[in-house]
Parts: sequence; C-alpha cells; structure tokens
Amino acid sequence: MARNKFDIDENLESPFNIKHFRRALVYIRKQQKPMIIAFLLSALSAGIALSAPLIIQHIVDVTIPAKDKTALLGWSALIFATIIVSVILATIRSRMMTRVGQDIIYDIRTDLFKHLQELPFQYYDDRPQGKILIRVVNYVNSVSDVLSNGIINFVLEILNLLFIAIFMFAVDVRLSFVILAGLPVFAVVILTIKKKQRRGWQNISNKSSNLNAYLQESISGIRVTQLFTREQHNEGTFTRLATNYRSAWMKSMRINFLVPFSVDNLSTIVTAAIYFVGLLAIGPKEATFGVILAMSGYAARFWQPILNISNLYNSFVNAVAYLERIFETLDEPVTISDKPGARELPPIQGRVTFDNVTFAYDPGVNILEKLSFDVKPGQSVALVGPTGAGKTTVVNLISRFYNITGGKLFIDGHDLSEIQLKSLRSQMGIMLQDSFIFSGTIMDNIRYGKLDATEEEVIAAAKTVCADEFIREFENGYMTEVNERGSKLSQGQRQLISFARTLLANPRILILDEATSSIDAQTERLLQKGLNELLKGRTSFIIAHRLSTVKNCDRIMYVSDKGIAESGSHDELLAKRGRYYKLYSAQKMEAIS
Ligand SMILES: Nc1ncnc2c1ncn2[C@@H]1O[C@H](COP(=O)(O)OP(=O)(O)OP(=O)(O)O)[C@@H](O)[C@H]1O
Repeated sequence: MARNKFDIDENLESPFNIKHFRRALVYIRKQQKPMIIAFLLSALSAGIALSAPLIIQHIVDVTIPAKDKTALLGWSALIFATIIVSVILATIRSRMMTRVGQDIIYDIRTDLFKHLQELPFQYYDDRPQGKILIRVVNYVNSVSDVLSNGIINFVLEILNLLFIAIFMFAVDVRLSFVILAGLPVFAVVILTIKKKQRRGWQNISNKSSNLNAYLQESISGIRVTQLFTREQHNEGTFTRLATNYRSAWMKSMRINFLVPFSVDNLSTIVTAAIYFVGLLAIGPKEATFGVILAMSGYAARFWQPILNISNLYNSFVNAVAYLERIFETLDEPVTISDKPGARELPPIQGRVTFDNVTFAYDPGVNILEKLSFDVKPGQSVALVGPTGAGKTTVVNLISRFYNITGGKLFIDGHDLSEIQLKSLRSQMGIMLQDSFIFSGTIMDNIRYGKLDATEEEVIAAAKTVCADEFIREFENGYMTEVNERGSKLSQGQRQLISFARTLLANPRILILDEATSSIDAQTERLLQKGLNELLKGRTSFIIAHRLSTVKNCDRIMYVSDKGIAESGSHDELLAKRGRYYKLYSAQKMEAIS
C-alpha cells in the first residue's frame, strides 16, 4: 500500500464480496452451539407471540358473542401467559447472545493483535496508527453484533415471515394477497438504492478512519501543538474531518431512511386496504369482524420483519465494509519472517558482515548502495555522519527490521535471510533515542527483555548503568508505576532504564542509536563506566552525533553518499583530514566558543 495519511481515504474500489462474509463464518462456527440454542429459543418465543391474533380473533368472533365470561378470562390469561413466556425466553436469548458477541470480538481481536505484532516496520511506516486502532477496536465491535445477533435475527425474521404468511393464509386467502401486494413496490425501492447504500457505508468507514487517525496523531503530538500554538489550526483540520464524517453519515442516512419510510407507508396503505376490502366483502360467509381484526394484526406484523430484514441487510452491507478492512489487515503479508526451513542461529560470537548490501525503503530510491564492511566479534563501531545519511538504516538491517534489496548480510557467517528471526533478535540488544517505556512498574520495564530475571539481577543492571540512584529516589522505588511512553520520567531517565533493560537481556550484538543523547554530560561520564561494562566482549554499533562519545570506539565509519565514505580509528581519521576531521573540528570549535 502506498503511504496513507489522515486526510487520504483508503481504497474504496473493491467490489462487494460475499467471500468476506463466508470467511467470517470461521468465527461464527466456533459459536455454533449457543447460537443454535438462542435461535431455537427465539423461534419458540416468536411462535408463541404469533398465536395472540388467533386468540383475539376467537375472542371477538366466538367468546364475546357467546358472552362466555369464564372462557374470556381463560383466553385473556393465555394471552398474558404468552407475553410472560416470550419475555423470559427473550431474556435468556439476549444473555446468551451477549456472550457469543463478546467471544467473537475476542477471537477476531486476538487474531488481529497477533498479526499486528508480526507485521514489519514497513507496515507501520505506511499508515497512521489511528487507522490501525480503529480496525481493532471499532470495526471489530461493529461486525461482532452483525455476525452474532444479525445472522440469528436474519434467519428468525425469515421464519417469522413464513409463519405469519402461513397464519394469515389460514385465516383469509384473499386478504392475504392484499397484504402481499405491497412487496413488489418494496423490492423496487431496495434494488434501486442497494449500490448507493454500500458506497455510503464505505464512505462513512473511511471518514471515521480519517478522523480517528487525526485524533490519535493530535493526542500524540499535543506537546508540540501547544508549544507552537497550533491549537486553532488543528481545530480547523479536526472540524473539517468531523464535518466530512457528518456529511458522509447524513448522506448515507438519507438513502437508508428510504427503507423504513417505504415500509411504514406500505404497511399503513396495506392495513387500510384490508379494512377497505374486508368491509366491502363483509358478510356471514365472506369475512367476519374477527377476521378483519386478525388480518390487520397480521398486516402490521408481516411488514415488521420485512423492515427488520432490510435493516439487517443494511447492517450486513456495513459489516462487509468493515470486514474488508479487518481481513485486509489479517492478510497483510508478514514480509519479514522465517523462510521455510530457516535454521536457528546458534549462540554467536558477534561478527557482522555486509557484502555489497543495497537497500531502499521505497522501490527505486536506494538509501544504501553496495555497502561492504566486516566487523569482528567484540569490536565497537561508531556510525557517524550527516543527518539522513543512513546510519539508523544500517543498524535496522542488522536486526532485519527490513529486508535488504540486494547483496548479503551475515552474522558469524550465517546468511541473515536463512536464519530464524527470533534466534537472531534474542541475541541482539537495541537501544533507540526514543526509549520506549511501557505502562507498568520500573521493575517490569527493566525486565521486559528477560522475564525470568530476579529482582537482584534487575537492580544490578540498574546500578551498572547509573539508574539505581534516581529510581530509589521515587517513593516506590523500583515498584513505581510509570505511564505508557514514560511521561512521568525525564528523557534521560527513560534512556537509563532502557540501558538497564538492554544490559539485562545480555545481548551479543549491541546497537545504541543516539542512546545517550538525552543524558547530561555528567551522568554520561558516570555512565561511561557502565557503558564500558556493557560493551565489554560484545560487538557494538554506536550512533552518536556527539563525537566525544565515540572517539574511543575501535572503528569509526563515516556514513555518507549511500555508503561508508571513511572508516578507521579516531586518530587515523583525524590524520586523514577528511570529512570526519571536519566534523570533529567543527564540534570542538563549538565546544570552545
Ligand atoms: N521508514 C522509512 N521510509 C522511507 N524512508 C525512510 C524511512 N526511514 C528513513 N528513511 C529515509 O532514509 C534515509 C536514511 O535515514 P536514516 O534514519 O537511516 O538516517 P540517519 O543517518 O540515521 O539520520 P539521523 O542522523 O538523522 O538519525 C533518510 O533520507 C530518510 O528520509
């Protein structure tokens, strides 16, 4: 998929595809048993409710003329009993179906979440988070009701219709045809608006997705928004998106309202026609008052399931629009995965070899071209160079967050594309500039990469990276609860916690991408000891703009022009008086002035 933004609608062109619905049956099949029981309960309840007009007809035509008070009491009690039984059955059914609905939500959401966890970075690079969230939360909620209650109700309403037809034909054939006469008109209405209805729902889903994406982006960026006083501008964008959503909704509803509108009118016309035809035909043999009363009751009941079915059809069309999006996410290929027959990477020494590696995020736009280098186990390598040169890209490739476009990449001589991802990443430690903190305690956060680590191990790791002191200063120490993204912590504190997390995981290859950029110079000096500890015996790649942090590295590689422009030790590169020399001198001058 091309890059998507909050104000770009997702593709609408896929034709209505019943296969989405058939695929959803996988989730429904799991709920077969409770759904069948709920269906039977509903059928029973509907059947009981249908007997009421028959009883009324009998009361009007037989019991009242006979002035039989005892029978009247008996029939009234029976009508009352049918209502009570119907209500009890409906309550049981509704409880069962709530559970079925929740189970379906649970299953679809779990599948989506599992898949999202495996999708490569590229997937997340290409679309706003809000558009992903709305699928997992809102769309799944919407389809679950249709898949559970919707299907049962659909079958029930058809049965209901059939039963009503049988009952009404049993009472009076001629008047039954009067009731059916409205059907062709209704069919014409439905066929005319069908396509527009589907488009309408797809449009609504797109606009709400856009709105959600912008909302999510605005909340994430609220600090920057307030800093640059962009609130008013953002309100404008939000209002525009909200207006688009409202217009899409109103446009769709204008079409959808045609259905209940035509059903209501047809039902009224048909009932009037029954009275008219019935009264014209009234006579001892033709039709009684009881028959006319019962038939007008059936006329109202006959059109109700038709209205319900058309509403359900509407929800089905809507659900298919959502299912399209849900299955599209589930079908998103996991492009970074183990090849069939991929081998487990044995415990590594840490040698990293790039052999003519070419890489592009977007086809045809190479970020790296024919890059070759070899890093020996235990060596520390610094990647320096101008912004956007490709330093982060190089380390992302080592962790195989992206597949390379050309060439080969080896770890200890094992081709990266031939080994199991998990065995690779479990031997790597990566620390990014934006150290992500999960909601939970500080202890949980440090333990993130090694769940079986003891408390002592966690504390030892924190001490090594100079995090222990500030953690203990919190009222609850290591058990302090932090929010998602760690907004309770300073950027430097987050980086130190992240350091401890990485150290605890004991990786063979360590990647530090601007990992110390937010730590003050004094703490960094303190941390240096811990850092040396962390680097000892591991292959490490360190990206840093502050060159003082990397000058002791075994090798410094200057990344530029889609490759490595210069490579050597700090002293060698200074002696060369090339780009590194220039950069270093500029930073030195800056520090002095
Ligand atoms: N996910 C992505 N999709 C497309 N292009 C990307 C993506 N990430 C980075 N790029 C592009 O790739 C190039 C290299 O980016 P990279 O992040 O590797 O640079 P860097 O040297 O680490 O920069 P910095 O020093 O600013 O962190 C940049 O031109 C950037 O625009």
